[in-house]
Amino acid sequence: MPAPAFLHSLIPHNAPTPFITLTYAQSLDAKIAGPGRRQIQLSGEESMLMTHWLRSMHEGIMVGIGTAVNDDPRLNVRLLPTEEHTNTPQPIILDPHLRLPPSAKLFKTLRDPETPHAKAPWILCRDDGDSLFDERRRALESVGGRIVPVPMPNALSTLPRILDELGINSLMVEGGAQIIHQFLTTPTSEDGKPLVDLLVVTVAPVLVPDGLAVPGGETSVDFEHLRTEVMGRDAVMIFRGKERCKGVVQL
Ligand SMILES: NC(=O)C1=CN([C@@H]2O[C@H](COP(=O)(O)OP(=O)(O)OC[C@H]3O[C@@H](n4cnc5c(N)ncnc54)[C@H](OP(=O)(O)O)[C@@H]3O)[C@@H](O)[C@H]2O)C=CC1
Ligand SMILES: Nc1nc(O)c(N)c(N[C@@H]2O[C@H](COP(=O)(O)O)[C@@H](O)[C@H]2O)n1
Repeated sequence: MPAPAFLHSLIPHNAPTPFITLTYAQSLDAKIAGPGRRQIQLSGEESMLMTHWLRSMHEGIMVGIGTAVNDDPRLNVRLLPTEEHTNTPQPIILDPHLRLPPSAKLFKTLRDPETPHAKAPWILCRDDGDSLFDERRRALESVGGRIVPVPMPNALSTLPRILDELGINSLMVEGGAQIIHQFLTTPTSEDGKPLVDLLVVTVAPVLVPDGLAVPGGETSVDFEHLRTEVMGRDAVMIFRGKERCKGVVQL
């Protein structure tokens, strides 16, 4: 099945760089995980496939270390027919204290013949780590990880510059709760530009009592609704960041 047509115009060639897409799936009662942070499948088959197409349209894909430890994700595009997609995004983990275990699936996929295009994760960590860091760093490097020390806190406001330095022109941010909250409430990068260019939220028609919600707070990004697409049983809502993408991202 080819990519849904509406996805093609979401990241146009003249889009600002680095272009940042924030995306996640939530239940009708705004939960992104089950009780005790348990990972749950919220997206149905159609919207999950759409998410993989969206992944393939970005140069990088990022999650916070809470998600990497809790969900042990692969962050690849394995649902897409190999002959139809051309790009596997670069996995990037925001991991200040190098908590990512060397046994993570992100490393196992590097040795799996079924995922020949897997890319070794880049791990953004504090640039002022102690000697314990050296040990963790060596362990992660020995399984293929690339350690990228960055100034923290304020990692989010400096992210566009860091991505620029790393040569990543487009980034899909998938979560989790803390990271989504910060992207929605951190108004600008250090150059005063809004952080999020595109917001894609899959809403699944289920309730998750006692589940994990994204922490509340004023959303400071000025979003404009572009389109809502019904995919199977889910509604996929697409917004553009008003300031940076006005006249650029159109549907
Ligand atoms: N439904 C969906 O679409 C998704 C759901 N999820 C769910 O989300 C949950 C995980 O969320 P959560 O536990 O909040 O974890 P996150 O993935 O949001 O990671 C949080 C961690 O990231 C680090 N961090 C946070 N902010 C910053 C920053 N500004 N700069 C640098 N590092 C930072 C901290 O690490 P440290 O503590 O080491 O300092 C923090 O503990 C899981 O239950 C998962 O299933 C996740 C993704 C998508
Ligand atoms: N789009 C979407 N729908 C859901 O129902 C989800 N639970 C998630 N979760 C995100 O996907 C990651 C798992 O990735 P892999 O399948 O292992 O590649 C998970 O960590 C969340 O970021 N997303």
